[in-house]
Amino acid sequence: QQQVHALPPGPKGLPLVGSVLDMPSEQEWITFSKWADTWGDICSTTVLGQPIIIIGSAKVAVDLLDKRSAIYSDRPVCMMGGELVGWKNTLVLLPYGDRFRRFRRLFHNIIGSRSAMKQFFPVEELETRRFLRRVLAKPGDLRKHIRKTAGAVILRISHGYEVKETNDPFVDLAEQATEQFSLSTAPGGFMVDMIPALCHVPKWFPFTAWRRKADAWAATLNQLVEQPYNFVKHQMATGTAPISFTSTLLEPKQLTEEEEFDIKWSSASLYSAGSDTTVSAVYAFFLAMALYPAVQAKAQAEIDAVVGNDRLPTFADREDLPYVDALVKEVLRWHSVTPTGVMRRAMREDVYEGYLIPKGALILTNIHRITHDARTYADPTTFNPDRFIATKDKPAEADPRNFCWGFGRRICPGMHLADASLFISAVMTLAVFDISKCVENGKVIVPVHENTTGTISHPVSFPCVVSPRSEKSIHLIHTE
Ligand code: HEM
Repeated sequence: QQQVHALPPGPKGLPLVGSVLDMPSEQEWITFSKWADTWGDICSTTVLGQPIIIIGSAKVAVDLLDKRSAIYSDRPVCMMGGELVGWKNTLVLLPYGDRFRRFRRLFHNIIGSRSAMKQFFPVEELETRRFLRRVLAKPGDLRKHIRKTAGAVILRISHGYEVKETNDPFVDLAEQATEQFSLSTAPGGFMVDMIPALCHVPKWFPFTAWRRKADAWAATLNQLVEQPYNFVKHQMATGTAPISFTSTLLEPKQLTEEEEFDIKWSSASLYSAGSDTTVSAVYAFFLAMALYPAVQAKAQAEIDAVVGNDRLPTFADREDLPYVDALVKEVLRWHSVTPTGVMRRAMREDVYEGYLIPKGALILTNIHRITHDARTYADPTTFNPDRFIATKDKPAEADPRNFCWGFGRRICPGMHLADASLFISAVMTLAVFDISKCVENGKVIVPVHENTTGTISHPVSFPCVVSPRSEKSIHLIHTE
């Protein structure tokens, strides 16, 4: 006789509508962590008949998303962000299938390994030196400078485009589009994701401002795809295109419509997924340094001892800087850039530890819980890079890079790029700047570490002071 399995435990909600009222619309990972504390590392809920499975530990994530990747590598149809705005054609929302595999291959060839990334180290170093100069000139615009640098690195790699010093149109466009991506794909953000039939409601109907928003956001995305692509084509026609992801793929032959589509959207995928995520991580680095001056001093002492004060650090120094390396890991653990990952969809029915996971179930991974799990990390809310340095009394704690990029076949393809960008930003900044808390009217303002809501989550804006460490630092920033 066939055994009947039940869904994993979780809040049951109301008849018919299920947990519609329990579903958090803000900082959902906090509610999901509370559910996991009550119900366990795999729990579930049902919203309007749609089962949602929430993974709350690394073990369950690896068991399902990695070891059973043939079942769990699809993305759900996302009505607002995917269908109406159009993000479904970028890698992050592509359904599992041939186009997905082609895009992954293109990504892999260009930035898919540490060694492939090396070709972009000079670009990363050059753009980070420019970042130091901008911060020195206008430290109050820190966040703007971080965004410009992330955009500059990715645009060089994706389209061979060198950003303008002020008001760069592509950086501004990427900022708008990625913010709209985050809002339009956040779980629970729009009713149409729960009731897809709403997309047939005419646009003139009352209460359909969201529909007009979708049209406006689709126009932004279209510009993001077309404009940098046309820039490369124009440069190639005039023989002035530098090597980039797009120019390399456009090079060889007459392209079919499908090939052209793949190139356009895969390079836009790189550029749209790569900028906002890096901004969040680098901004979190500054927050951690303002909050933890002893960590900052220890990292600076290591850099001074290994690199000295006569030059800026480079990627070549990384292996001699174990504490800075640990600090990079700790930023990725402490601040969740993608607290609930990116949703998956079960491609067929499955049973895990006696629980039913129905075909079509949505799967969420609470990455924030995994990287703040007290079973893996001692005192998890404290920023402490030493946790990753083994001593004779205790082994190093788990590398968060095993978790923060997601799992299995859809693991973040930009992880080596993100890791490199964070390292070079942190090490060059620490070499020449001190980061400290603001003092206003004699009172020290202690920043708070809070995450914004959205698929890509940023530290909530905070004040801090960034000042050069010495005259020599100023000289280095200007001359290197
Ligand atoms: C600190 C920075 C970053 C973090 C924490 C991060 C994290 C993630 C996570 C958790 C996923 C979902 C994986 C899954 O479903 O299991 C993802 C997907 C993705 N990431 Fe990243 N990412 C970062 C930076 C980047 C960068 C720099 C790029 C591009 C250059 C990038 C490109 C992508 C793309 C295209 C996907 C979708 C992959 C797919 O659906 O197959 N990411 N990332």
